[in-house]
Amino acid sequence: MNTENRVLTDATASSQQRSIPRPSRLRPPGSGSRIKPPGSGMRPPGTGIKPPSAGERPPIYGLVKGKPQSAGIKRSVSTSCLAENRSNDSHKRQRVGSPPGTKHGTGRPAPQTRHTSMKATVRATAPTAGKPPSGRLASTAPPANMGPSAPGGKSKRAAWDLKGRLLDMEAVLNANTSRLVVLESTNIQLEGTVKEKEIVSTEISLEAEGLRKKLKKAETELESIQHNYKSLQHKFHTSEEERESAQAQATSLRSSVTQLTAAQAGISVELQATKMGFEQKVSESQKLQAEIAELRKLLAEREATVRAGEQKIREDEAVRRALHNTIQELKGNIRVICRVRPLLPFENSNGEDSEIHHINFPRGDATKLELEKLIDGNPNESTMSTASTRGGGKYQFLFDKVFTPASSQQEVFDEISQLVQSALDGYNVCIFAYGQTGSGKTYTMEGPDHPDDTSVGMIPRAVMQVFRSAKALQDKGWQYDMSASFMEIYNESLRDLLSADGKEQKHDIRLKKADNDVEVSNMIVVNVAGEAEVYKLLKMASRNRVVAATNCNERSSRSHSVFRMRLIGKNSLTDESCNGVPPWPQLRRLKESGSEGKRLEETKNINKSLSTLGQVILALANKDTHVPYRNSKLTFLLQNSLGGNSKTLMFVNVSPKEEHFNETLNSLRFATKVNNCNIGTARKKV
Ligand SMILES: Nc1ncnc2c1ncn2[C@@H]1O[C@H](COP(=O)(O)OP(=O)(O)OP(=O)(O)O)[C@@H](O)[C@H]1O
Repeated sequence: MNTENRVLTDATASSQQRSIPRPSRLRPPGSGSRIKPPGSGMRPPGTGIKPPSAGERPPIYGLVKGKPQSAGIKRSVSTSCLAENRSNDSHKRQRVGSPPGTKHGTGRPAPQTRHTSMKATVRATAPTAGKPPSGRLASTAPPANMGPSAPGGKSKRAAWDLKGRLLDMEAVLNANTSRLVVLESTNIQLEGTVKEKEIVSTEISLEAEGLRKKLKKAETELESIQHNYKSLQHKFHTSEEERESAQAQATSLRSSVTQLTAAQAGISVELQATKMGFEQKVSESQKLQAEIAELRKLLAEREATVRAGEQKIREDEAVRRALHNTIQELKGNIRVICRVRPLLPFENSNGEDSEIHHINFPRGDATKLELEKLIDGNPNESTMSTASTRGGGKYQFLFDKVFTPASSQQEVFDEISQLVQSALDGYNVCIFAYGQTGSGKTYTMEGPDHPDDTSVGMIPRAVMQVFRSAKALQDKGWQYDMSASFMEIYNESLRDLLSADGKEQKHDIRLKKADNDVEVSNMIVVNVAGEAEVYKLLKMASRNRVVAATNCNERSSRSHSVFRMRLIGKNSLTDESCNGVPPWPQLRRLKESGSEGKRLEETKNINKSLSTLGQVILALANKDTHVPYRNSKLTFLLQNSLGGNSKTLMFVNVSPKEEHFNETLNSLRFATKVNNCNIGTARKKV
């Protein structure tokens, strides 16, 4: 901007300043009063003019005080410059904000610019030559009396030129004032601009705030979206995994489906085959059902036939029993079987042959036996070689059956088994063995000490038959209750051989009048359901039996033993019943010679039993009114088995030893006596 323009601008600014009084920002520190704009009159020094800084000369206020500038100059300049000024207003404002040659942003002209500006002002207001400048503008012109130019082109006033110097200072002050005005105007404009900017800024701030809020909202939304995104991503991953899993499953299922399809095809084929098979089976089943119906019809017919057959069997059984009994009757109710035992190994160990010379068994006749007395044991010299009658050298005996030493236990049992059957049919059956000690009674009745199937005796075999027959008879409606007792007659007193503790108890024999049955008090009666149980009882009895050594036999017994087995049968079909009690005693005849003291007493008692038995049998045979049953314990015990209501079998056991000839003869004579007895007809016990 040139000097004129600046002056006009200053004037305009001064007028503006007057109309809008504004506090100056360029007030000297500590002044407190405002600097009046040009045209408003200068104030006295100290009322608003900034004092000169140190080194500067103090201004001479008195010269310009109250003197206004030349109005004419100022006005003309102002008029000519208004248009330009107005047109350049924007440029001015721009230049005021940042004039060329000024330091940017400070608002102050650079030193060089200030200097130039001052020179220009002096040029514009230069007075005519020879005339001192009037007013402030005039005073700015360099006076003629200026000294040599100051460095930089400005001539320095002479020290005495106070006025000139004052004028210079005034010019400077004016320039500064103008500048101040311009600056204040600029300041006002800038403040306006600042205000505008502040408004804009506020608007921008509000906008920014709104935008921030929007941003925040957007951020929140973004966060939410991000969260949603993450969630969706997670869901996506999950879905992806599920999809993969489903895909795997689908693959597996596809494979399963393939397999199942294959299996289904197989099953379909199988099903078809099964269906066909089933249809075939149905057809077969229908055929079978028809057959079953036919078979049922046939079965019904057969059952009727069987029932008729069973009825026939029962009738036949009754006939058989009747016939069997008739046979037994024909054979006699007392039957005698003779058995000669073999020589024992130790009995012929002296080099003798094993033949028995004094006993003959006529060939072809199993009922006869001959006893021959040999002289010194020589078979060729018999004392009774021709005699076959009583009193002769040879004694012939006839029994129901004679068994040789070679006869087996089974052969003997076959002979007595029919009698055992009679016990099942309800008859009292008494089987007893009679003979001298060591003649084989125990062997025949029970078997050896350690029996096997071939050597087992008559009692176990009879028991076996009883149980087997009883089982077979179950089909015909028979049920049997079986019980057993085993007793011993020793020195005319009874002992229970089944007593486990071996305690002696008193036993009395009673005859029950109701059924004429013999009962022994305090005797153990054991119910038996099988053969094994009976064998156990036999062993127990064997242990309890009194065994005493005699000179006749190393295992001689000094007693009679009686085994009783009671069979009570009931037929549920025919309402029949039976009650058989077969006692199987072993009766001993003892040789009295050689026995003494207690042994002699035992022998006498045993033989007394046997002689009483003979008397009883004779009485029965003679049909005596009195039968001496009660003369011995043995006959009393066998009372029911020796009467007309029972079937009796007597074994007469014979020792093969020739030295026992006399005892053998006595036994055979007694047996013959028994065999000749007719003790009446046995009646079935019902
Ligand atoms: N038929 C037989 N076969 C083989 N050995 C027999 C036969 N009979 C008896 N014995 C044997 O003869 C011996 C005497 O027999 P057992 O003991 O049976 O006579 P016992 O008459 O009972 O004598 P006791 O009256 O003294 O008791 C025994 O060793 C026995 O094994």
